[in-house]
Amino acid sequence: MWRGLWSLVARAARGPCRPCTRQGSGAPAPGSGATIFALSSGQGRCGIAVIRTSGPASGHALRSLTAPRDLPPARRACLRLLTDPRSEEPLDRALVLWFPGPQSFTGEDCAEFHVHGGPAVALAHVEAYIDFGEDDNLEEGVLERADSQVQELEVALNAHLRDARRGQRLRSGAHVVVTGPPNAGKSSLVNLLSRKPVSIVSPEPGTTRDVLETPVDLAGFPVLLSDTAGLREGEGPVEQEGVRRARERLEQADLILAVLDASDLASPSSCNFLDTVVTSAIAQSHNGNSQRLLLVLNKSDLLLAGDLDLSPELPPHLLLSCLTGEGLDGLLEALRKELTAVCGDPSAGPPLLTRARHQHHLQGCLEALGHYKQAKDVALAAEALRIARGHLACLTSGGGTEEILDIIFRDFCVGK
Ligand SMILES: Nc1nc2c(ncn2[C@@H]2O[C@H](COP(=O)(O)OP(=O)(O)OP(=O)(O)O)[C@@H](O)[C@H]2O)c(=O)[nH]1
Ligand SMILES: [K+]
Ligand SMILES: [Mg+2]
Repeated sequence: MWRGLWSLVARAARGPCRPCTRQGSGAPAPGSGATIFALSSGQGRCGIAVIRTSGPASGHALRSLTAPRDLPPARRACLRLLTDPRSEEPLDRALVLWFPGPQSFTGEDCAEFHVHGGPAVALAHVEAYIDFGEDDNLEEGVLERADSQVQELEVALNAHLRDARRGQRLRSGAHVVVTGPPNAGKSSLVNLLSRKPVSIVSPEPGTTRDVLETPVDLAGFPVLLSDTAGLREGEGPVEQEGVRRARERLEQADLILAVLDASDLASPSSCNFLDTVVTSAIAQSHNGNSQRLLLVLNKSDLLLAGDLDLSPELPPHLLLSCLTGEGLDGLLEALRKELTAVCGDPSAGPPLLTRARHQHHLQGCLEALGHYKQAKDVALAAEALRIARGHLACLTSGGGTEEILDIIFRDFCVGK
């Protein structure tokens, strides 16, 4: 039904008048000699869609669609069978109204078609038909171009979705977990970085049991900093539970701050920590695992000059003294680099997704584009694009249908 109507109005208007155009797509004002048409029942699911035309071709459109009957009496709703003027295929039984100008909304001849079908069925044919041109004889490659535009969109969406975690880290804070053997100075480091006494510090190994999480701004990035129990067998069930939670939190870390006592590197607990946590984290990061690690050798103030018996195999590390603050600037600079890699540099590159809502709509858009590619029928393809457009519009709060769908369908226009 749409094809007949739109093509008819388009064909009729294409004579002495200016080409017909859909209202809302930069259409000329009524009275300019063109015939305009639009869905006047608005967007949204509905059983009946009202299509209104205004301009000198309105009468012609009405006659052609309701042939062989003549124009209905002015301003009276009449039930008519609508048929496709070329194939005479019955399209719909619909109410039609005729408003001869100047007694009409626009002062011009107007016609209304109250037809069945929600916007998805009414408008997709419209979009496809108008943009596909009168005889559906598409220019070569037009459909492929639309498909390739959809493909480009899919690539961009997938790239954003891959980055989604970074955006969320930027928004809710990257998880930085401080870990190491007992008494390495983990809690001292957490208090130093958060500039407040978050954790209890004591010479007693096994002081920290629970995971203590505190939001801080580190080198300009929002971070969730977690202090954890010293990793060892654990004396008693409470400390063992603390160690279990520490290991669990470690797995969720975006960045691991591994702390060792620089004056105690040869101890079994330091060696064991290096061989397990540090070495495996570094190995995984080389295999593309996104988790990153910074090794901090704390208590450097206890080292005498040249006393640092650092075996050459020791991974890249930073020297620090939580007691004197020596090495803190170097650590903050290293943290800035790591966090830029973890969260993305908000000032550069494409906008990062920071909210789950963003991710939801991008995912929804991607799925709709998948349905577009599988759709065999133009109307269903247009509906899939409309759903995709809806998701994007929720993110861009842009104009929605006309804007985005036209971008994809604009190339379907034939010879206008
Ligand atoms: N000399 C010196 N002592 C430090 C330094 N950092 C921490 N300490 C001391 O080392 C002891 C342990 O510090 P904590 O911060 O409690 O160590 P921890 O790793 O949190 O210990 P657990 O929670 O028991 O695993 C405390 O007596 C601290 O004062 C440092 O840079 N230099
Ligand atoms: K301690
Ligand atoms: Mg502690």
